[in-house]
Amino acid sequence: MYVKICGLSEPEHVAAAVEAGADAIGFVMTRSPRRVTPERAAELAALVPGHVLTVGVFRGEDPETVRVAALVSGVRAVQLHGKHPHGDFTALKDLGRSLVRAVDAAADLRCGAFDEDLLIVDAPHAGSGQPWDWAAVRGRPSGRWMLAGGLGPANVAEAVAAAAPWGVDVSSGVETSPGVKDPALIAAFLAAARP
Ligand SMILES: O=C(O)c1ccccc1N[C@@H]1O[C@H](COP(=O)(O)O)[C@@H](O)[C@H]1O
Repeated sequence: MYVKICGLSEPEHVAAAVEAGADAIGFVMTRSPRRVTPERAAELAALVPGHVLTVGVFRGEDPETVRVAALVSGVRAVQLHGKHPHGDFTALKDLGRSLVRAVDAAADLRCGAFDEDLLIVDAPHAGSGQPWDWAAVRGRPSGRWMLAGGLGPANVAEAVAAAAPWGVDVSSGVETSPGVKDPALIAAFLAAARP
């Protein structure tokens, strides 16, 4: 089970996610309580070993803004969250970063349909921590796709059983309050996602 821990903003929480065995770590560079500047993301990304994917998360920014932020931060993947058109992915293809498309269940759920490398199927309101009907997408996405939206240590096993994703992605569910990660919850999430 591939696991991404998203919305990190402190070095100790990056260390906790790496130590717990995360496959990917996300830095939110768009409007959010978890927002970090590209310069801060660069400091945090420098702490991440090469086997862990660093992901810059964006929503609604134009491709040029995303490109600059990705280059400044040095993240190895770019996640475009929400209603980004296919052209935004095409415009970023030459960036040389993995592309991640994050959408809700009403979108095209074929990984690769927008030339992306990874797909995330999320709740309608990203980063809200609200669980949704994970079972409704079972069998619909194709390719390498992660389930997100309202996951946490207590329900990730249930969500995986319901939707059968390739991976899982979490932000709110490993926090004590919006934007404040908890190392114990991060470790508990990894353990529960990979029983
Ligand atoms: O985490 C955010 O604040 C965020 C803001 C804008 C776009 C995406 C965001 N995060 C993504 O939301 C899901 C996790 O949601 P949850 O908090 O666990 O319910 C995940 O895909 C994050 O990358």
